[in-house]
Amino acid sequence: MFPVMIDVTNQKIVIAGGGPIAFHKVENLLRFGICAHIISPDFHPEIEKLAAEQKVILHRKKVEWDDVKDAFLIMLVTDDSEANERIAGLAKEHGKLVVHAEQTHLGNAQIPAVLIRGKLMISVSTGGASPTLSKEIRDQLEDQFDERYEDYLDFLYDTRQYIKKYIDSRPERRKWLKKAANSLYLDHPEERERFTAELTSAYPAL
Ligand SMILES: C[C@@]1(CC(=O)O)C2=NC(=C\c3[nH]c(c(CCC(=O)O)c3CC(=O)O)Cc3[nH]c(c(CC(=O)O)c3CCC(=O)O)/C=C3\N/C(=C\2)[C@@H](CCC(=O)O)[C@]3(C)CC(=O)O)/[C@H]1CCC(=O)O
Ligand SMILES: NC(=O)c1ccc[n+]([C@@H]2O[C@H](COP(=O)([O-])OP(=O)(O)OC[C@H]3O[C@@H](n4cnc5c(N)ncnc54)[C@H](O)[C@@H]3O)[C@@H](O)[C@H]2O)c1
Repeated sequence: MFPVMIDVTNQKIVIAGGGPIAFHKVENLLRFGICAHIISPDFHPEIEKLAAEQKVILHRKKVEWDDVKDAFLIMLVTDDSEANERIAGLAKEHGKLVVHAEQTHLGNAQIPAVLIRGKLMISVSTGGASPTLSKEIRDQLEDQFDERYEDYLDFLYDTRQYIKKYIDSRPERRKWLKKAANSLYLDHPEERERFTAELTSAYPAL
């Protein structure tokens, strides 16, 4: 498994199956603003509610290859192992990302437990050994990487954009980028202004 962050803006994401696990997957996708298509003969009541709020798109039928062939990512969470296996095989053949929630080796992707603090994202995976442990480790990290990281990451992001725009010399860039990542600016937000003043006086905006 190779971890990678993927921009899924305007990409079609399909979930096959409409049970409690599908609902869990949908809730996770919604955290990222993703409106998924769900294909299933029936749906968990909470999924029906989300559909009424136009947060998911429902297709009341058994999954077929035609329903998923234009998807970017497919999550197979039906209780029909034959359908899960068949669609997973075709999806891999066609170079798609596919999560087989029960027999992971039949898919090529897995969903990690995630902690989000603004631009900071920490993903934990055990490669299917124990999703419970992934969740526990994520929960433990919540205290260490608390809400302060949200503003801190915004500061680092803005600083980085400025440095890339106004400093040409690579060693100088590195010097300032390393300086910005000092935990002083996490613990003492008031120091960020001093840093920015120093940076903009050394390298004024053109
Ligand atoms: C991380 C998380 C992300 C998410 O799904 O959003 C996620 N599972 C979560 C929770 C969770 N899932 C299960 C329990 C019950 C206790 C337990 O089994 O430990 C709990 C705990 C709970 O709910 O408290 C049951 C379970 N999970 C899988 C199977 C099938 C199997 O193993 O055969 C079974 C049924 C086993 C059985 O009963 O037979 C399979 C997968 N689950 C994965 C991800 C992938 C591996 C990731 C990894 O290893 O790190 C993988 C392989 C495929 C996939 O779905 O991508 C999410 C927590 C996120 C959060 O809370 O934020
Ligand atoms: N990854 C995880 O976190 C995790 C956790 C628990 C279970 N699972 C696995 O996920 C699967 C789903 O779990 P669940 O509890 O939601 O099951 P469930 O039995 O409650 O729901 C299955 C859903 O799939 C639908 N379905 C059945 N055949 C279908 C087909 N051919 N096409 C489309 N939809 C079809 C059913 O109508 C139902 O809505 C199971 O295989 C289970 O082993 C995964």
